[in-house]
Amino acid sequence: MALNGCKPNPQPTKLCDNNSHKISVLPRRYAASHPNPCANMPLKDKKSYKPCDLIIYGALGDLSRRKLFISLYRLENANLLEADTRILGVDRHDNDNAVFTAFVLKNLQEFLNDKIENSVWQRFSARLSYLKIDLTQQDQYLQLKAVLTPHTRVAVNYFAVSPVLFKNICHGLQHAGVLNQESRMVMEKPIGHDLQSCKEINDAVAKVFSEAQVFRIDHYLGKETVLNLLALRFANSIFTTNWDHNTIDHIQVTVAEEVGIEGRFEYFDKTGQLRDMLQNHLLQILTFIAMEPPVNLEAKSIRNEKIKVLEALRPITASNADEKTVRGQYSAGFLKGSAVPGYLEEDGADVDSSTESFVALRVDIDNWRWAGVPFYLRTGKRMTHKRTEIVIYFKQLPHNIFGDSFRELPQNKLTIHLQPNEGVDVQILNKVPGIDEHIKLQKTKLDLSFSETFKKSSIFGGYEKLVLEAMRGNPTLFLSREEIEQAWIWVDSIQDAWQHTNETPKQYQAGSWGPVASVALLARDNRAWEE
Ligand SMILES: NC(=O)C1=CN([C@@H]2O[C@H](COP(=O)(O)OP(=O)(O)OC[C@H]3O[C@@H](n4cnc5c(N)ncnc54)[C@H](OP(=O)(O)O)[C@@H]3O)[C@@H](O)[C@H]2O)C=CC1
Ligand SMILES: O=C1O[C@H](COP(=O)(O)O)[C@@H](O)[C@H](O)[C@H]1O
Repeated sequence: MALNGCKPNPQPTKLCDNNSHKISVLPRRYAASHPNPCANMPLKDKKSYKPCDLIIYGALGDLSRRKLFISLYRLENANLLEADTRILGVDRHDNDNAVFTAFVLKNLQEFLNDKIENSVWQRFSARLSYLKIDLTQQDQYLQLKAVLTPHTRVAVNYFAVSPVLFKNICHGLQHAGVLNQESRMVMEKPIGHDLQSCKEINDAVAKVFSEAQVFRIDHYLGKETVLNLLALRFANSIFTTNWDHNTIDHIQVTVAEEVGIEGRFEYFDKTGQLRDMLQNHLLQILTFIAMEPPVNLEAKSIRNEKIKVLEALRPITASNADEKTVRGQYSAGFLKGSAVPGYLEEDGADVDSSTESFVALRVDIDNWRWAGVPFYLRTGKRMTHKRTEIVIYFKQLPHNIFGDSFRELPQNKLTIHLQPNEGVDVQILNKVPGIDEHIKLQKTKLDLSFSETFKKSSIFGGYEKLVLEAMRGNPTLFLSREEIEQAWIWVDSIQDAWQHTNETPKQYQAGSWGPVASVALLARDNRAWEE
């Protein structure tokens, strides 16, 4: 079977950096409209370039529909897909290429916020094709033999299905003989539901793919502002020298979602917000804030520093879970003026469910840099509005010489807005201009909005960056096995503590900032959430 509309292995264009394993800073565009960046490369490097086949298993599923195809189209629109890249959708439903292509278009129309450009769509749709495989049936993978040619094209196998199928896919691909050392696999989070199941999945995958071939994705690591943490922290002496317990009082990370369960009750109810969001996205953000400077931007250096942070997380156990954690579940409420159902009224809901849709934690990191600096993390569904941000609160000054103007000098705050309205701002106190007898102070903001500063009409989401890096073979922004397992060790302890103390979730109204208990979590330490 030939892939729809794709010429077999046309003129190689580039991919100079297949193995450099560094975060790519410059966008590289394909040669159709730009000079070939490899034009002056030694012949041996040109020879090492191979075009890529991206194979998406679960191509009709939610992740593919809402995230993957949108991201791939946006890469196409930005001329960031190689001219010879092909995209093969695999799922278990009857479709031909035309029906699948129409399905992708319909999803773009529904989920892409921008206009679909005809010329871009023509280029993009020419890359698409579809194959029906029941992923539990080994022999059906043999169909891939007619499509994939591992010796001339690199296969990037994206597992956009439930982890229960990962083992099947690995065996199926092996059985079909379509893998070689250059093949890659991209694995979605959460990997398992605890340390044990995560190890089982990793072990099964390791029988077929070496660790270097495995790309464990966490789409938050592709988000512009998360990556900007590296720049902010390690390219600016003003922050580098003020980033520890001497100057920082505490740190808040909020990942508030407006969405509810979105038809994913069966998955979500078995998972909960702690495993769905905190075990991966929030802990990854935390490691980027807390890690020591890596030696360089190589995958190994960054991963090593992140693991050290995860190892230093103080365990939360049954003895302290009560004062350090809050679980919540939303009840019916209002969002943007419309009534929305409670968690237990969602489609397919189990009315007795005690799964949490909100979690807030006080996290302590037992190392030299962060001694005595709490990190407060919270994430929830159906909250007031979508807001993901990091707020770094600097310490109060030891003495106030402006008593008349400000009884208590407010803390300086550095806010990193991850989404929406990506940017960074710093709250500082300024003198109000004037010749009054007394100096008047006012809170002001040094405000850097990415869209205004960099004149970008739209900023890529996490998936664009990461799918591209997976196709380029750069593992820097993907997670190592050790990192994920370490994160599970810490999260399992919280889950065990909740089970042990029979901790039931506190109710919060949809459209609010979470249960009142989460306010108390900070109030206990004389602090308050950034609202
Ligand atoms: N959805 C999201 O926003 C996110 C999802 N993820 C992860 O991505 C992965 C996929 O999630 P999601 O897209 O939500 O899941 P879905 O269930 O929506 O999609 C999975 C797709 O795989 C198909 N499928 C299931 N069994 C087989 C089979 N035996 N053979 C062939 N195809 C099969 C399903 O078909 P059918 O419909 O017939 O079952 C469906 O089209 C999961 O690991 C999830 O944790 C990670 C981050 C976000
Ligand atoms: O991984 C997941 O992330 C989404 C939130 O992603 P965002 O980029 O929109 O912030 C979340 O809704 C979903 O439950 C979870 O599986």
